[in-house]
Order: sequence, then structure tokens, then C-alpha cells
Amino acid sequence: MSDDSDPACYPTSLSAQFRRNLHLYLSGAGLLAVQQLLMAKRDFLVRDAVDAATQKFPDAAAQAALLMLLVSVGAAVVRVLSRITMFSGGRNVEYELRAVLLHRLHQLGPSFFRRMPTGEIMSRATNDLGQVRLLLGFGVLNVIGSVFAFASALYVMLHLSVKLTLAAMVSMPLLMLITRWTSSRMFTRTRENQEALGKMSDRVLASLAGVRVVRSFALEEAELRSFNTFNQAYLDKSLSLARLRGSMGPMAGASVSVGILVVFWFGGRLVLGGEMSKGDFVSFWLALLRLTWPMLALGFVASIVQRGRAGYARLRAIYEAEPEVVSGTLPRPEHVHGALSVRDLSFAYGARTVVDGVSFDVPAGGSLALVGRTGSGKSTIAILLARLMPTPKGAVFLDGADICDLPLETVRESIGYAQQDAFLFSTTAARNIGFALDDPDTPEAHARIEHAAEEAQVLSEIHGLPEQFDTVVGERGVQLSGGQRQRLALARALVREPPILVLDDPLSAVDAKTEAAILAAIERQAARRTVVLITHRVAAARRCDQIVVLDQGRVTERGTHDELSRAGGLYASFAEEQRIEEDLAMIDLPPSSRAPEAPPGVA
Ligand SMILES: Nc1ncnc2c1ncn2[C@@H]1O[C@H](COP(=O)(O)OP(=O)(O)OP(=O)(O)O)[C@@H](O)[C@H]1O
Repeated sequence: MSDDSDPACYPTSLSAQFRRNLHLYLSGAGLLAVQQLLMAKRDFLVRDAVDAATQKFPDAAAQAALLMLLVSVGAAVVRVLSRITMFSGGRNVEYELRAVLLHRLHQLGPSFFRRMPTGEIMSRATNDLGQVRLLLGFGVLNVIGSVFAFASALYVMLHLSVKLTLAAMVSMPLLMLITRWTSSRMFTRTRENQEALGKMSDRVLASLAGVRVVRSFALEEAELRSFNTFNQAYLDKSLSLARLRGSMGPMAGASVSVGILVVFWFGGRLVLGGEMSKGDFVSFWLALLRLTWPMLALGFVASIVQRGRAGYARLRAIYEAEPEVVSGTLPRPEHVHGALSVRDLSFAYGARTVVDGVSFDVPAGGSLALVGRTGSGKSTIAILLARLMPTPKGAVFLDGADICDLPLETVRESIGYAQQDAFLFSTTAARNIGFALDDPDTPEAHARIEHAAEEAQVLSEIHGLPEQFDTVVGERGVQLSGGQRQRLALARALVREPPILVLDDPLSAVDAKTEAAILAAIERQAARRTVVLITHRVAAARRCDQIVVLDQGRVTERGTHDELSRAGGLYASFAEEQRIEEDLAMIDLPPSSRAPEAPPGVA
């Protein structure tokens, strides 16, 4: 069943969007037809008024003039209504296309974002979508309005004089040629212009994101020079488009002027020869002016259509991109216990294999530590467990079911994943932690958020912020340290109480005291749910039921802390290195700041 507020149900094709708003377009078209009928009536009333005045019938002239005024006001009101109706259609299309754009972007995977940089996406989501809105609002209004205006004006003109009408059409073929010539160029130049804008936007974004690096290396000049290349390319494309748009009006205007000259010369002769009255001529002239606008607008409308088409072609690249990760077809299980099984999992970035035949089992409620040197593939495994990249089929099982066959929501709701490189939204600390909650502003949600913050050892720091939980953090708020961000992300993963927790190096940026407190919290969590802990810290790994050691994407050791410490392999050398580091740190520290003795492990 389709839900009208669900972006997944919005069509992305322009024709389907047009049909969806057909009621608005039809109402708008009806209003435009009424407006043009009223305008034709006005033209005839003008004729009556002029003829009555020249034949010295002042009352009849005044009556026709008054009627003419009423009809003109009526036409103006109908015109405004038609614009409001038609523009609503364009706005509706823009709203739905934008909603579905974000929905698609959420589905697309890393390979798409490597292909299309953020600046490009932003430019398509704003500029190109704006062009499509113009096409389906202003464009449709003008196409229909022009057809009706043309028909209504032509009717008046033919009614008044067929000969003069034919003479007035003398510039028509030239106008058609000009429109054809410009509209074919308009599409290409608009597309090039939008592409240049996308590249420039991406350059600005990259420059802003790396502004600290640029400043710290005093590279502002070099950065500006590099930016200028993109800026210049955009300027060149914009000017080329502006030249074309600028030349369209004068070229069309010049050809229309030829027709006007002919009307005055030939029309004057018809009036002097008694074939037309003065009122007929004035009325004809007014109708011709109404015909001139659609003819002049032809080029302008063609430009809107071509720009809209070019914008839509760029949006289609997003709408039609295939998501790498799709939901499985199995029904949503009633309950997830949290047993994880990884069998012969391999993964490559391009040609480079970074996870190679990894297997392990974590029973529901069990805990496992993934230990390894930097770059050994630990985070990649975590990402694959949560299906944030295309996990190979038949490699990861949740409660015995292949995660590729399960609905995506089931997998992602079941796995609370605290990322190593935590991202904070520009909103309050409370909303950042309660991000996954349905309504993070209720008192119950707040109690859960506070509890999660306490578990993640970040509560006292949040209380120290200017507005505690209501302090805005992230890009536009209070900047938090790497360790604070990490613990906020940990709280975010804990708050929903998922059956499985995947924690990617939650201790990499904390001091010894906080590390001990977080480890105690992880231990409490491990008593209630399945925990996969990625770490290079032996002190953390030792608390897990089992430890898997990775080296260059392969499992090289597995067992408990005691077994691996005795085995004399990579893990034992880690343990030794870290013991020496801790001993050295203890020598340097005053006794009061030494970390408390770690509580006993869950193993
Ligand atoms: N998006 C990516 N594209 C290409 N290569 C990648 C990508 N992400 C990671 N890699 C590479 O894959 C390898 C494994 O990376 P991964 O982040 O899984 O290691 P890790 O063990 O978690 O390291 P660390 O402890 O430093 O976080 C690394 O060599 C890394 O350079």
C-alpha cells in the first residue's frame, strides 16, 4: 500500500510527477483559458469603444470603456489565480523530488559517493532541482498560457482582418528558426554550467572542511589559486550561457519588429481604404501585442524547458544509481537473540583484499574482542557486520539467518554500532545521544539518554557544558574533544539497548581513568547482550570471552587472554608492549591519579 508521506512512494519520473499534480495543472489551464477569453472580449470592447467615440456616441463609448475595465480587472484576477495554481504544481514536484533524493542518497553506498562528490550532490539538490521546479511551474504555465494567448489573439485578429493577420505573420518562420537554434544550444550550455557549478561547490566544501589544515600550513594563497581555476571555469560557462540567453530576446524582438512594421504599413492602408474601421485597427493592434508575447516568450520558455531537462538529467544520475546494499526478503523476525556467526568473510576495496577468510562465532550474550594492528581490517569487519557496505552473501549470520536475507532495518536495529570516527550532528547533546529514539524529547527518553551518558562515562562532562544536555554540539556548536565525541557515540549506541553492540575502538582517545570506567560499563553491557569489541588494548580484550587476532585481514590467533598470552604470538607481544607502557606511565604519575585496579573480567 502506498503511503503519501513516504518518500519511497514518490515517483521520480517527470511525467509521473506531472500526472500526480494533474488536478492543479488542469485547474490552472482552465483559469488561463478563462483569462484569454476575457482578453479577447476586452479587445472587442476596445473596438466598440473606439468606433463609438470616433462616430461621436459618447454614452456608448463610456459604457464599452466601463465594461472593458471590468473585464480587464477580471482577467487580471484570473491570471493571478492561474499562476498560484500552476506554481503550486511546480512546488509540489520540487518537494517530492527533493524528499526522494534524500531517501535515495541514504540508500546509496560508498562507491556512489566516491563517484559523486558532496559538492556535486549539493549542486544537484539545489540548483538542478530549482530548474526542474521552474520547468514544471513557470514552464508549464507559459507553455499553456502561450498556446491559449496565441489562439485567443489569432481569433480576434482573423475576425477583424484575415489579410492583415497574414501580413502580420511574415516574421513567424524567422522566429521559429531562432528558437530552434537557441534551444538546442541552451541544453548543452546549461548542462556544462551546472557541472562547473557542481565542481566549484565541491572545491569550496573541501576547502572549508580542511580550513584548519590550510591555515596551519599557511597555504591560503595556493588554495585560492586552485579554487580560482574552478571559479574561472564556472564563470566562463556562466558567461557563455548568459550570452546565449541575452542574445535570444533581441533576436526574437528584432524579428517581431519586422511584423509590427508590416502591420502599420499595411493596416494603415486598409483603414484609409475603408476596409477596416479605426476601432478594428486599435483592437487588432492590441491582439497583436498579446500574440507578440507568446512569440517572444517562445525562446524564453524553450530555455526554461531545456534548463529543466538538463537539471533533471543530472538528478536522474542519483535517482537511477543502484544501491549496493539492499534489504533481504526474509520477514522481520519477532525477536533477535543476538547470536553472530561469521564464516569465511572476505572483502576487498577495489583490487585490494583487506579482510581474508575471517570466521568466528559469538553466541547470544557472549563477547568477542577483535584485536590487531592498525590497518588489519578490524573496522571493515565492523562495517560489514552492520551492512554499511556490501557484505558478501553467506558470510555473516544473525541468529542463524544470513544478514543479506534479513530486512536491513532488522540488521541495523539489532546492531548498536559505535563508530571509531564519531560524527556529531549540529544539535543538542541530548538529541545526539537519543538520535535513534522515536521521540528524544520526552521525559522517559531523557531518562534513557542520561543513563546511557552515564554508562558511556560522558555524563559529568555533559553537566559541565553551558546548557548541559541542551548544549548544541557538533559543527555549529560547542566543539568536543575526540574522546568526548567517541563516548557520545558510545552513549548513542547504548541508548537503544540493541541485542548486539559493536564498539569500534571506544578507548582510543581516553585517559587511563576513563578507560577503566568505560571497561566496567562495557562489562555490564556484556552481561546483558552480545558484544563485539574492536580494540588494540589488551586491558580491554582480556575481559571478553574470546579474542580473535587479525593480521593483514587474516585471523592469526584465537582464544582467551590467558591462552593467547601464553602462546607467544602477536597478542602476547601486544600484551608485553602495553605492560611496559603502563609501567612507565605509572612511574611518571603522582599516586592520586593512577587508574584503579581493573575489575575482574567477564571471561
Ligand atoms: N574506504 C576505503 N577505501 C579503500 N581502502 C580502505 C577504505 N577503508 C579502509 N581501507 C583500507 O583497508 C585496510 C583496513 O582498514 P580498517 O579501517 O578496516 O583497519 P583497522 O584495523 O580498523 O585500522 P585502525 O585500527 O587503524 O582503525 C587499511 O589498509 C585501509 O587503508
